[in-house]
Amino acid sequence: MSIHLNAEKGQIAETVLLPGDPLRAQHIAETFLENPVQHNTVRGMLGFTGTYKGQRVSVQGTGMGIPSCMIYVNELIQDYGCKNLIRVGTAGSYREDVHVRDLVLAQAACTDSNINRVRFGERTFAPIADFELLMRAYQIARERGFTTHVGNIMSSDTFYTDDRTEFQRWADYGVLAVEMEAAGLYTLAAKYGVRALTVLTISDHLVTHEVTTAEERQLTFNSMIEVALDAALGLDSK
Ligand SMILES: O=P(O)(O)O[C@H]1O[C@H](CO)[C@@H](O)[C@H]1O
Ligand SMILES: O=c1cc[nH]c(=O)[nH]1
Repeated sequence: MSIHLNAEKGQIAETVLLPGDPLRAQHIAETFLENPVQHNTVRGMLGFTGTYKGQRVSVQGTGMGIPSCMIYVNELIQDYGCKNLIRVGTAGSYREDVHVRDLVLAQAACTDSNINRVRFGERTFAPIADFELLMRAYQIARERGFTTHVGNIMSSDTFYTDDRTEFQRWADYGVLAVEMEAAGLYTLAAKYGVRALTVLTISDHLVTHEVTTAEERQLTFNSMIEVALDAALGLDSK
């Protein structure tokens, strides 16, 4: 057991999918995993472990935002020995050519969070995805015909911003979309030498203002789950 997870040692698999929404974790377990067993109940942050195509896989909710996500990622790595961490989340598009329901594979993540100023002072750390996971995910997404973008994203500490045009600065520099966790995940993966990737589905659009419903975000973004699960199949430990 760790402070925020009450799974037994060995109960969580080396490969873990990480949705922000704990109910999406339950949906993933019920839809994609064989014989899923709930491994966490603490704070209602649901986590399950089962098998996918014969390989043990876990799915663990992280909550919203870098601080919450980093608590779970720290404990998964340090207390449970997890090696392949794949966030499966929703994001807001910054660009007209990145549409609602498209997939985004986060090759790197900018952030307005202070997490890495605390670590690195005035120097800037560049949080990046694991190349092998990224390459596998991209190939799988392309083979299945999912509209998929690969590039930089923004991990923001704020969902509601005072300046609703501020995102344009990031879009001008090629940043595709905004979410709230990947930079923290990638930083910890670098620190502990494990693999990490963030696979996102665009749920709303900062330019066109198109949105999806909470039910759709919880229950229907299955393409990114397939991509994440298949990308991790048969991976060696790093
Ligand atoms: O759908 P999830 O994985 O929660 O991700 C996105 O949705 C939440 C905001 O609504 C933030 O956690 C953001 O990163
Ligand atoms: O963090 C997020 C997630 C989805 N949509 C947004 O606008 N922001």
